[in-house]
Amino acid sequence: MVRVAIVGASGYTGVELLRLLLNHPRVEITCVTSRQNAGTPIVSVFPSLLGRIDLAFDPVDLDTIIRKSDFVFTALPHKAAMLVVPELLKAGKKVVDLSADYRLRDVAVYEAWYDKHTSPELLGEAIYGLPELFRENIRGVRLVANPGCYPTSVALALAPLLEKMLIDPHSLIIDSKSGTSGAGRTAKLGSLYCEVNEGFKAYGVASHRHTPEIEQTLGQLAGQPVRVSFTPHLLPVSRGILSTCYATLTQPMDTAQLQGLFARRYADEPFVRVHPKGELPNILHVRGSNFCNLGVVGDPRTGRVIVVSVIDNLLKGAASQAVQNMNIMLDWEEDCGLKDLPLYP
Ligand SMILES: NC(=O)C1=CN([C@@H]2O[C@H](COP(=O)(O)OP(=O)(O)OC[C@H]3O[C@@H](n4cnc5c(N)ncnc54)[C@H](OP(=O)(O)O)[C@@H]3O)[C@@H](O)[C@H]2O)C=CC1
Ligand SMILES: CC(=O)N[C@@H](CCC(=O)OP(=O)(O)O)C(=O)O
Repeated sequence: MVRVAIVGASGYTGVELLRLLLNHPRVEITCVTSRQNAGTPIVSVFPSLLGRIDLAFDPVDLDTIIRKSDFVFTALPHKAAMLVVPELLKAGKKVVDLSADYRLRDVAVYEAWYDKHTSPELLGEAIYGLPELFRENIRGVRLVANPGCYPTSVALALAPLLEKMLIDPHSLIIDSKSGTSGAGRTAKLGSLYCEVNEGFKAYGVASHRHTPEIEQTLGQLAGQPVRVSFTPHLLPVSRGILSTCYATLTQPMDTAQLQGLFARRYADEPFVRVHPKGELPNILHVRGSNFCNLGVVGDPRTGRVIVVSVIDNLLKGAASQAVQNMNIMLDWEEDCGLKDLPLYP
């Protein structure tokens, strides 16, 4: 059994990692951290895990994490993750970092959208962990940057088209909607029930920090710089992301041809499902799972293609994708511990 630590285990992605890893046959959870809950039994904070785990939270103490674990998931906010990841690597640990700290390759881009980076030397080494696009790069490495939730939904939606340059890379408009758990478990005014329930709003218009991450991946697929218009929205549901992506086709293609292209591209992917022609995804159909569902439509009137993509932001957008990455890093079956179907309704 590989001994696993979850650093930042009292958050929403942390508790999802706990749930998934408790059912993973090849790992043992040996260390979980929280500053505010240090010393408290995990089940007191998360009664959903009653009877399944006896550990108490440790403080975020590097010596303890290093002593107790071989493999570490860092589920900390950006800027906090980069304070622990370099030391974990120096101690010989393998790390999947769920934050944004190691996703961008260019330190200048990170510092323009985030803040000063304290370990830029690791940006060239970290592998962007989107298995369906970069699987071979992930095998055996020691540091994987787990992709952001919005960027995961968008990259999987547009990859089949950009890989074959079937769309104009300057024409991309992305309209995404996320459930409130995307904002994390830390109390914030904007996440209060009365602020979110019955409401629906755009935020971060033309300024969201996932824009450069989306552009980095799409640019890599297109082989040229890509600029996107990306608008996230906040949905009054706990979890789920639906991204609607619009692009101008470089050659006429109808819905049947587009659906065939997507179905072939993802035919061997266990976690990407392409809807038949005429059907479109719903966040309800991926809730609680590692799936991404895609639906594609050609619009001959405008010459555009519209791709609709859904994921669970806490799972394929974070925790289960992180487990998928661990499985690939350690050369295990990719779906180990990830076989659960979505919850419905
Ligand atoms: N929520 C989502 O849908 C997604 C989240 N992510 C990313 O994953 C990471 C975790 O997100 P999420 O679980 O939602 O966040 P939460 O706010 O729910 O949890 C954050 C965790 O980190 C701990 N923490 C907070 N600040 C610090 C700090 N300065 N030093 C050490 N520990 C700290 C918190 O516990 P305590 O304060 O007790 O220490 C808590 O355990 C973030 O980087 C987030 O952006 C990525 C994709 C999707
Ligand atoms: C609804 C909501 O607030 N979503 C978050 C994004 C989710 C996330 O955690 O993204 P990172 O992994 O890049 O930090 C936001 O817009 O900032």
